[in-house]
Amino acid sequence: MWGLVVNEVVENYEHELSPFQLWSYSHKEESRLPPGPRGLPIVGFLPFLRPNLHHQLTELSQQYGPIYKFWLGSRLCVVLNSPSLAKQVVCDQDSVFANRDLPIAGLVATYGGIDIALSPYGSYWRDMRKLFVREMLSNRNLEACYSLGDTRSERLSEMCIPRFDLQALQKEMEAMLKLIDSILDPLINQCMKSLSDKREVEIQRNEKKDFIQILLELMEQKDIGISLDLMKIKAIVMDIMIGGTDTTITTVEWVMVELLNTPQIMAKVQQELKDVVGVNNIVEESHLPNLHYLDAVLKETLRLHPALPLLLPKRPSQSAILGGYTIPEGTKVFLNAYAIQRDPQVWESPLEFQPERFLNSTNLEYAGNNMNYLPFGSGRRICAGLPLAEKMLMFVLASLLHSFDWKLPEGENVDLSEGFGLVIKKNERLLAIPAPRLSNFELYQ
Ligand code: HEM
Repeated sequence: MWGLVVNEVVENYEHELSPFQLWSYSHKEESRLPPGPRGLPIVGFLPFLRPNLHHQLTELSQQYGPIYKFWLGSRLCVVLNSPSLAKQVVCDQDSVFANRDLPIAGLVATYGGIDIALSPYGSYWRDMRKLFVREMLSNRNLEACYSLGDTRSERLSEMCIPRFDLQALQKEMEAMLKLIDSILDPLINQCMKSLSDKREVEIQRNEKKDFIQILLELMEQKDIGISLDLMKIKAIVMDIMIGGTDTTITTVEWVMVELLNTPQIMAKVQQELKDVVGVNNIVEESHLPNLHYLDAVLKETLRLHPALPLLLPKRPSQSAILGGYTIPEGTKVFLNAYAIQRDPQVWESPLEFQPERFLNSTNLEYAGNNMNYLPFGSGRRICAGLPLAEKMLMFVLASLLHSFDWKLPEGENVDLSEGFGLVIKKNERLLAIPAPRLSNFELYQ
């Protein structure tokens, strides 16, 4: 769903404003709206959108400035490209901009928007998010999930979603959801059965559990602040699958590409791993807080390649003022983290891969407090999976880079070109060859 970039932008471009509202904007309010490129009558800027939207929106900011608008039919879109505008949205007026823009595809894929990522700002979203962050991502539950295979999510994330066909989109998403249901339903049934079997034999402590098992157990608890049912469980699982897998896998791939492109940085990372973990050992979670250089490499990768370069579009719940311009209620608002994180006014040598810039900085964390660096967003709707994502990324990267040396196939060059989608993947999948690095082969068992 988050891979449907242009579809998601354009799919509900029609009928957002009534003809009267449209008339009044074009004649009365237009002067108070931000500047922006002109489009064609009726369809607006739609025919000019390019598949790699974040590049196009970044280029347009060079022409129209840090805030600009474009129309998709009667749908008004506004793009924000500077840290100070980001602050106005995610700090100063966070509650007004905490609503999501609901694309049809997203609605279908999340069982009508009852998940965390797309549900409207309000008490339902708050309870679902609290449940996810406090209960599911608690240290106890993360430990219970630790070392569980990822095969369930792989099965789903391997399914690709077709691009850019407005008419057929809803039908395709419904078909896709049927397919997903046909995978999820038996999994859930299997978990329910094994839960009731275990109850008879007494559930053991410290047992490994996956997210579905955790959610099913929560469903039976009365004191969790929300009544959980199977549909809500499936919607949360969809958030984890769609929001959690593509973003994480893509980020690992970008780190590997950047390191293969800069052997001196790869050598520093591996030296740190040798010092902290040792060649007679494998990476454990306790090593992660001491891997400062790897942490800087990951942060620098997410600066240049934020998995969601435009975050998730926002939608003000009432008319607001940004940068002196009027942003009417219901506008689709893009916060362009990609542009901000590559802005030469904000970053020195912004296009160079320099992890050192993160080494001694205390205010460049993922928490969204620094408006120059927003790979996980900021404010109330900041990524709900952030603690899990950070741990997972560090663990996977440390393990890959500690256990193996990596090189490209003979004659191949590093390819840094981007493909398109809401999650920005590499254009070509990375193919790299591992060679064992640890002294003891038994460590690979
Ligand atoms: C590299 C990894 C990841 C990146 C870069 C990332 C980035 C983001 C971003 C930019 C947003 C939107 C924030 C905003 O609109 O301000 C978001 C939302 C979200 N992410 Fe992540 N994410 C990652 C991994 C994960 C994982 C592993 C999970 C779950 C296990 C997850 C679950 C969510 C959810 C549920 C939301 C919606 C939050 C809400 O609307 O309240 N993400 N993520």
